[in-house]
Amino acid sequence: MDKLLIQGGTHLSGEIAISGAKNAALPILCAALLTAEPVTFTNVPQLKDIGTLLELLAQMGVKVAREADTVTLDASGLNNPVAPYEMVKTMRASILVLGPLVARCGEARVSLPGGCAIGARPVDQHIKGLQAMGAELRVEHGYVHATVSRLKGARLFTDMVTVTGTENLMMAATLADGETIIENAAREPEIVDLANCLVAMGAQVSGAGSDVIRIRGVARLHGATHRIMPDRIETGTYLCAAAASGGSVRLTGTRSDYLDAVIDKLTEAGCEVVSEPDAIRLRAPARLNAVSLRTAPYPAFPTDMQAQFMAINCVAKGVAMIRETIFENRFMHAVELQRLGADIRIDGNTALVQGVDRLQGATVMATDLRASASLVVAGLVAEGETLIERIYHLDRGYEGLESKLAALGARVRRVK
Ligand SMILES: CC(=O)N[C@H]1[C@@H](OP(=O)(O)OP(=O)(O)OC[C@H]2O[C@@H](n3ccc(=O)[nH]c3=O)[C@H](O)[C@@H]2O)O[C@H](CO)[C@@H](O)[C@@H]1O
Ligand SMILES: C=C(OP(=O)(O)O)C(=O)O
Repeated sequence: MDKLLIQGGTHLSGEIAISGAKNAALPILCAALLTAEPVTFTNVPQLKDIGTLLELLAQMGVKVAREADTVTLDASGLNNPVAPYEMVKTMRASILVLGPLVARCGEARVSLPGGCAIGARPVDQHIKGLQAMGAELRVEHGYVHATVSRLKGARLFTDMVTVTGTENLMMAATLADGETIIENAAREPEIVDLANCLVAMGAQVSGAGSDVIRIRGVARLHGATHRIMPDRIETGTYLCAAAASGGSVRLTGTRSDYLDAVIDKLTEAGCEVVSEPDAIRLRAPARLNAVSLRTAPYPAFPTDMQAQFMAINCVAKGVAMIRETIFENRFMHAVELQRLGADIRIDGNTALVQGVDRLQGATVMATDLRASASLVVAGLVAEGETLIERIYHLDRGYEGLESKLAALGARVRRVK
């Protein structure tokens, strides 16, 4: 199993390009299931999760053509609306095929994703919403079985703000009979990107980016071309790595307006952050100030950046209080950061981080995607060598991690 070996202590400097967003690409690729015409996507990141989704779509009968960052999907031959456990278990976002399959085929058999390191992550809201639209859904032997002749527009209200839940229901509603209103909708930029793609395919969607989304169903969608938005979490991760290392970087192909809450905290920590039309520059002070934060749905501070900020607080001046309100088990990185010498106390959903003068390299284990990213940030500032095990988590979400870090001067290499 691959590991990442980091020699800490380099101030990151230079320029790298940010990739397309994993969390936008995954739902948007699933949207191709909604039409019998080919859809072309550009700026698709080369990630393990994208490969898994493309395999899943291919076994459903979708023709997949991929060249560099361009993917064309042709779902005219869609004949097997099934997502088997073996594929779904490696990637929770596979549940995003459910809405499109029910809408287009009138049937689907999709494995329940099951729990994962960061929390239970049930999909009851996806199921409840599709039932409200007239689908028959039952869960048997770990699979959601869904049937309907044609979905009907409905007024939907989710118990909590759910990103993939909103995406699944929005996609399903595009082919429903009549109008669907999703209240308490997630407002993440990835929802807006998906809505833009659906509109390009002929869907009638309005309100994406607000908490009420209206979708007027149409008889069919058509082919389109769509460019995937930049990855705001990859962007934020490199900003954190540069900030912690006392460096100065420019990230291109990305946008700061998706990252207001993150940039606000980096500024509070003492960094100078400059936004350009398609790039972000960051210059870090010699030592950061500790910054407290609380995760919440967009536009508040993203849970997917919580671990990276815990890492920077480990070496900052002062004490930070970090409150995680989205996932019930998203502090797995704290124990590993402690192995590097961090001073962290956990009480329920709150972590108290007392900055220390230095971290020391050690062997640590990656437990989930962003936990792994936090260990990379910490390893870059730790004295000596840090060996991160189980980096397959990083391959799910960071395209070309070692080469991008190396381009910024970091001493990192993948070892067997
Ligand atoms: C592929 C993708 O886009 N993943 C992102 C998405 O995950 P994902 O869409 O899975 O996360 P949700 O927004 O659905 O989860 C929010 C909370 O709602 C709960 N919940 C959700 C649905 C449901 O039916 N029942 C239920 O109880 C979850 O357990 C969690 O506590 O949003 C998360 C929150 O920003 C991010 O961390 C993930 O990176
Ligand atoms: C939790 C994440 O992803 P997923 O929902 O795909 O597990 C993430 O991107 O941090």
